[in-house]
Amino acid sequence: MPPKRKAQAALDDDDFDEVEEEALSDQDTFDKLKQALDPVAMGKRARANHAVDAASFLFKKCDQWDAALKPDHANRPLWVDDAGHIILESFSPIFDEAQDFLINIAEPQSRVSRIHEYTLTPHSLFAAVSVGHSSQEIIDKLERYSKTTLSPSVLVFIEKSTSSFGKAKIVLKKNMYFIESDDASVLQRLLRDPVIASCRADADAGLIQEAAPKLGQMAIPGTKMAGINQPTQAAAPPVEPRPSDMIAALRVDEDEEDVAQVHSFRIEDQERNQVIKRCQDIGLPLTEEYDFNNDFTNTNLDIDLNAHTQIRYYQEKALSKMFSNSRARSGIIVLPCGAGKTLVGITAACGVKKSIMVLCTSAMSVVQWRNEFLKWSNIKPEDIAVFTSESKNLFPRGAGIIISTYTMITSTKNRSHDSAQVMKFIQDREWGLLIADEVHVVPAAMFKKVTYSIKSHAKLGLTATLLREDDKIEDLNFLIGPKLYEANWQELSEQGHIAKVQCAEVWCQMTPEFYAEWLKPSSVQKRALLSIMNPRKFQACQFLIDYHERRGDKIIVFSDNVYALEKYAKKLQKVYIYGGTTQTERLRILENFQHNADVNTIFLSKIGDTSLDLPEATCLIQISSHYGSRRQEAQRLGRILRAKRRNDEGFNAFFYSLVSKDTDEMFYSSKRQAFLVDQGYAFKVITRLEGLEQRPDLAFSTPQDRRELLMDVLLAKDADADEEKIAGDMFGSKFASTGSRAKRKNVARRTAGTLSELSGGQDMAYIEYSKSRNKELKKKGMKNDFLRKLTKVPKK
Ligand SMILES: Nc1ncnc2c1ncn2[C@@H]1O[C@H](COP(=O)(O)OP(=O)(O)OP(=O)(O)O)[C@@H](O)[C@H]1O
Repeated sequence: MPPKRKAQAALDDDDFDEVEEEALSDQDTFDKLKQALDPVAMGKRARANHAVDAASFLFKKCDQWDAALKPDHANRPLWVDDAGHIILESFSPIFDEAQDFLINIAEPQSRVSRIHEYTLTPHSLFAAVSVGHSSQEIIDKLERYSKTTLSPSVLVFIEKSTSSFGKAKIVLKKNMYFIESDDASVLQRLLRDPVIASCRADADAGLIQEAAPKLGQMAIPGTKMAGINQPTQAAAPPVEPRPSDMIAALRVDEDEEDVAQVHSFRIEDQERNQVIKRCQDIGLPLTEEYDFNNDFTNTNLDIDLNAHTQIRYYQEKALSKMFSNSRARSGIIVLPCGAGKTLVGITAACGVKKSIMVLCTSAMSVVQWRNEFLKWSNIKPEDIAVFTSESKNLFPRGAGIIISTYTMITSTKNRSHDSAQVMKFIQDREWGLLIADEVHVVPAAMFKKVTYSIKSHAKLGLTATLLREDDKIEDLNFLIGPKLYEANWQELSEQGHIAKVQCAEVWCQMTPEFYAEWLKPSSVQKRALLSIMNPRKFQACQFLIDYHERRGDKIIVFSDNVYALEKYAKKLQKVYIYGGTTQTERLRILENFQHNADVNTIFLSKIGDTSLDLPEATCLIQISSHYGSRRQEAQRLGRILRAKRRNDEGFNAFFYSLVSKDTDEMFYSSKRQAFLVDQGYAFKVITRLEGLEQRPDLAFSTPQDRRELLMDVLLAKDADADEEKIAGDMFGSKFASTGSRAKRKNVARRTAGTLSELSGGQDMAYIEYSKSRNKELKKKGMKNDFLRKLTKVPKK
């Protein structure tokens, strides 16, 4: 049976309305499949159908496709079900090549130690085609790696998702947006759509027809990148000198008759996002690629990476996704905190070599980005302008870099004269590349304004996590572009690029008097306060601080709740910082934490979740956290991923969450861990801290002390349990990291353990491995070869 017929047969199940096989058009099939493969909708349908338990719906679709195992299935690493969910065995000998392939074509869902999960989505398949995979290649490779024959519905889904890709694109010409295609009928089809037609700027005109720009051959080099587990990419072919303009003009005359034609229509600037979204919705997604080598209109920017700058293999891999085919394609690169997103952005800027706009979330990050540009590239300081409330300069030459914040670009109220001048300068020109830092935190509405004000040929979004508790993350697909690359956190930590972290949840029994109060009907706030102030939790915190200080760790204790923060810190005689601490005091405390051997623990409210660069910190203890925020959990972990000591022999960073047993904290804690669990972190549960009871100086050790504490808590106002409200930047640029990027779903995995197991001895083997890996990487000497590849002019 041909795939389409088979797929239609496969559609005939209770997830769908009855479908008349013959009457179903390709578009119908695609729409149905798209709808059917949507995991959220599948979950809803299954629940509506009274699935046996909360997880049954996950397996339901698999039953529909009972393909037999291939005889050599043991040698193949993938299970692909008929809903496009893929399971990869990480213990397979060909895991590395299968992973590299899957990263290109599917969305990583979860990468725990032995089993990785991916999902095929239209976005991931569009991205796959855009980096050079044909639909046949995707199908052939999936089939090769799969233990069973691929299901017809998966084949149709891949074919349909990829076949419409690349038929039309959005281009920027003379500061105006055009939808362009070499096939006029594609544009006519788009214009028949009322939404797209209403966005047209030249409604009365016909299609514009002109000679296609004479481009280099579309030599898509595929997706094999130089990397640690792969052979280094073959040397780039010798760069051909570009013909002089005169010769080019002569050639155009000679070839006049064969000149390929492109057709286009103009759209209103402010409708750009709507058109892109609509085209995606109707299955004709627009590509946005910038052929920077052949842009002779915009002035070149004099920028290159410094000779000493060596980008890491995963930074190169990420950039290769953006720059295959000698063009810059818009999209998002996801790397963990501390993995070097800034250098990825800078390398992209060096590749494009046109005017660059960088947008950050805070003025501190602006300063940091500027410093990093100066550190890693040869850009002249005067070519980097900064646009913040304190500084409004412009670059003097035809091309340059402006670094600003989202707020500066989007706020419209009471602009000063200087600010209005800079905005006009920004709006009146074309930008080669827009780098959007921490893109997951930017509200969609704000980003829409950004794309209206800044006309850029390509956009690069950088983030540590595409996680939002609302579902707004989908918007980034049309506002910026598809996700081009997402790094594997565990792989980077095994290679020493980010710290290896041991995570633990410490279960603290409530004391009888606190639990008796907790059980009484009282406000949510009071209960929350009772859980946080549980004396046994306090003792666990005291014990862990002491344990880690003696090991030579520097510790950050996090508490969202300021009441608890003050109580804990004062009782333990430690310094603390919260929203109300003055800037001078904050800097003094942080300086001491970094350089004073007597200050090894600081308490931080949630102002320390983000934008804080303290590479000395090696241990985090969370005593109170904001409900189930997976993003906050990832952000907090990010504070120790950059630990300076990460490559020391036997080094481990530690992340503890103290949880009061049998309270709401247990539920929220496992929810918070879901994202990190998906990244392969295992949370050990510690139910008993060895040696705690024997400590003579334990706080709240007498019933009298505990009763007094309870009285304090009962007398506290409900407002004391509220979360801290914070506005604006927190720290001076000295301590600001560029990042607060954070991210996704599931239920946490827990294993039982003891504190001594966590102390790092069993990880010696890993550290040895990590060291040799780093040496290997150094030897490889990837010194800017990548940039040379990017800037090479394609053969004519
Ligand atoms: N290729 C590299 N070679 C040497 N150092 C690097 C490289 N890439 C990044 N770094 C360093 O790693 C550190 C972290 O980089 P960066 O601040 O860009 O991380 P990030 O991904 O933005 O993290 P966060 O999300 O926490 O801000 C910086 O000190 C940076 O200089």
